[in-house]
Amino acid sequence: MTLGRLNHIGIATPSIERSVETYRTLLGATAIGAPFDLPAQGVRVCFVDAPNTQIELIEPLDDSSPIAGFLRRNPAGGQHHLCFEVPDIDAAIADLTAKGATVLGQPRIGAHGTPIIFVHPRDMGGLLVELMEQPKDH
Ligand SMILES: CC[C@@H](C(=O)O)C(=O)SCCNC(=O)CCNC(=O)[C@H](O)C(C)(C)COP(=O)(O)OP(=O)(O)OC[C@H]1O[C@@H](n2cnc3c(N)ncnc32)[C@H](O)[C@@H]1OP(=O)(O)O
Ligand SMILES: [Co+2]
Repeated sequence: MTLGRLNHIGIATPSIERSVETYRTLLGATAIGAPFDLPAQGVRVCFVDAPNTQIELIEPLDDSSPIAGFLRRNPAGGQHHLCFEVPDIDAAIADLTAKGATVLGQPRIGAHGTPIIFVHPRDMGGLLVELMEQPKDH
């Protein structure tokens, strides 16, 4: 597989509304999307645009959400994952699996409408990595 561009940095938060206010007032963020739910992923999401990438604020929808587990360990929230684009998600899965990495679950449709997968943090020095298939118009 070939590593593509950094699409977003996932930030877990107990409150998207409070985080948005912090990005707006402390860091001067102006391009802030409307929050939306992704029930299949168990999360509520809001994108804050930076000039070269996006910040993905993620709040759990319920206690079974992966973000709920993260917040139990880190109640104030914090950096949760990095997301890189890849040209072909199935090719990336095959390549990672052949190299002995653990791909978590099956591909799902992510917040940008294309398939995503996650690589277990133990394969990446403690970093949770999301790979998303790059949109066809990239
Ligand atoms: C918004 C939609 C989508 C998008 O389009 O962008 C998203 O980004 S969704 C984001 C949320 N979804 C996910 O994170 C799905 C993938 N995650 C998982 O499958 C699990 O969260 C996990 C990574 C396997 C962790 O499982 P969990 O049961 O929550 O935790 P454990 O207690 O079993 O922890 C195991 C191990 O992993 C460490 N860990 C957990 N989360 C992270 C993290 N975000 N970054 C780094 N390390 C993490 C945890 O500390 C444990 O380590 P050890 O104690 O050393 O075993
Ligand atoms: Co993400």
